Amino acid sequence: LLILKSSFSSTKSNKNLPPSPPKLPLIGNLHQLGSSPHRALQAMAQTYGPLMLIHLGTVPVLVASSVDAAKEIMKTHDLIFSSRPHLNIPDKLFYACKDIAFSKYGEYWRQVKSIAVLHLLSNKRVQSYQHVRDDEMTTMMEKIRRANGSAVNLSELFISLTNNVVCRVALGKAYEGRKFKNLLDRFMELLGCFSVGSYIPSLRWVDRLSGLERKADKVAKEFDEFLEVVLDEHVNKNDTCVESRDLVDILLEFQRDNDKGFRLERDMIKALIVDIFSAGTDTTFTSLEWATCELLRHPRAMKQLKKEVNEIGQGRPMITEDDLDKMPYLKAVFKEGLRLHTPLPLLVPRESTEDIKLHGYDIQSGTQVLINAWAIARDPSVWEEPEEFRPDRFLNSPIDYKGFHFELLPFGAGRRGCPGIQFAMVVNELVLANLVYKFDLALVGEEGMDMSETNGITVHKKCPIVVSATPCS
Ligand code: HEM
Repeated sequence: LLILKSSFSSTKSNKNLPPSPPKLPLIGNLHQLGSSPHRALQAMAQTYGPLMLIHLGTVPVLVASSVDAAKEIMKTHDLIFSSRPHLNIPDKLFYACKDIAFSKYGEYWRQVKSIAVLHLLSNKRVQSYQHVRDDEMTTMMEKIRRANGSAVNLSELFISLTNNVVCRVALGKAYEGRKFKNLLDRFMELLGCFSVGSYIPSLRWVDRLSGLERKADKVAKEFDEFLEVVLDEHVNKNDTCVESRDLVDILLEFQRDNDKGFRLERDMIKALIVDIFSAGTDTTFTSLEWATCELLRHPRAMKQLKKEVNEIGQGRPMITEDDLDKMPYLKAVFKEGLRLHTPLPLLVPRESTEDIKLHGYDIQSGTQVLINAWAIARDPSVWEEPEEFRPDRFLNSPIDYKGFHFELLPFGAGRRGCPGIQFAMVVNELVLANLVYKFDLALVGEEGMDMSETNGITVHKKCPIVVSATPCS
């Protein structure tokens, strides 16, 4: 009883901590997160405010749920909040967090992030893979055309397209076999799993007993064997054509040149490639799927987009990447899709590296931080009719998703912001523009669209989008 009493009573320290919901011994507030943590945290913030301190197991977690709170963390004090917490499963999957997304803030992260920003994902590099996107988009359109008006599973086609684009850009060829797809699925599932040991270190044995750690070791080993073969093939290949270089070639070249005083070890290269897969495929396909789904539910928006693509396409066989910048409504559709269906609703957890005062509250060094970007994007004090899909709201608005407008944060912001925005959005825009340009789509076999979400780090649509597609005359 004494232990319980001390857990429920507020802290005795003279620190001014943010408001906290009552917690249980050992598990803290874990039991309150349910299957949809972003929704549960949004509801809690209505009682405890936009900056609240919860406890996941024994770990203190600061949750930000307003534009101001997010801005304080990701802009004003970005440096102090630029680290990542240590999490057991990513540690196994990303070569002891030698990747970008999960590595702690410091010199190593700075070096690998700058390799990604300047060499792997720069605008110029992304443009150089236009032929890959064109190929995959054309193949997908052809598959839809061949279905000849019968039911087509668009979600499956989107997954396969994004996987192929990422594989070809990163590894030089598509790996379409069931085995590779299954490996990627298991990898993503593990990333979304809750590891007890990460939040209650004394109960790490639960992860061993439940088989979670064994599963993570197995997937990490299988991915490593796959990447070893890929690296060997790249080291031994004779083709030195600059145009056909993929991301593995570029990383190996970087390793060979090594004139910047930073040695890129083999494990680091593998960790960076795993990052591109895990950060790049699921998120990209999810945002394409949700935008398409909302268009299918909103015929007026679909009609307006069709009008725009037809005006730009003018009867040419397809919409090209050069056309995309002339399509404000297409861009507005994606912004609105990302607003309502933020693929990573809580972004990627951060960790503070110094004691700091935030909105008058004392935040201790080592506090984990979650930004509820999903809740901010539906905040009625910021957005008019926030639950409605209304792309027009972006037509005369400067708000963008690149990390400068804290009301719309699907890619995060600041030092830790996503370096893959261009990579993801050009493929998404190209596919959706052509889909709408070439076909009239109608939902198959459903009264209305099922909007249920999956649980996990990325929030997908639970049921696939199945349509019949009639070629436009
Ligand atoms: C629609 C697609 C995507 C979404 C919604 C998305 C979202 C995000 C978010 C929310 C973060 C964390 C930001 C933060 O902590 O402030 C992130 C980080 C990251 N993303 Fe993306 N991403 C997408 C596509 C991509 C692609 C295509 C790639 C690479 C090919 C990529 C690579 C990364 C990497 C490496 C990081 C870690 C950055 C760091 O920790 O410094 N992402 N992304």
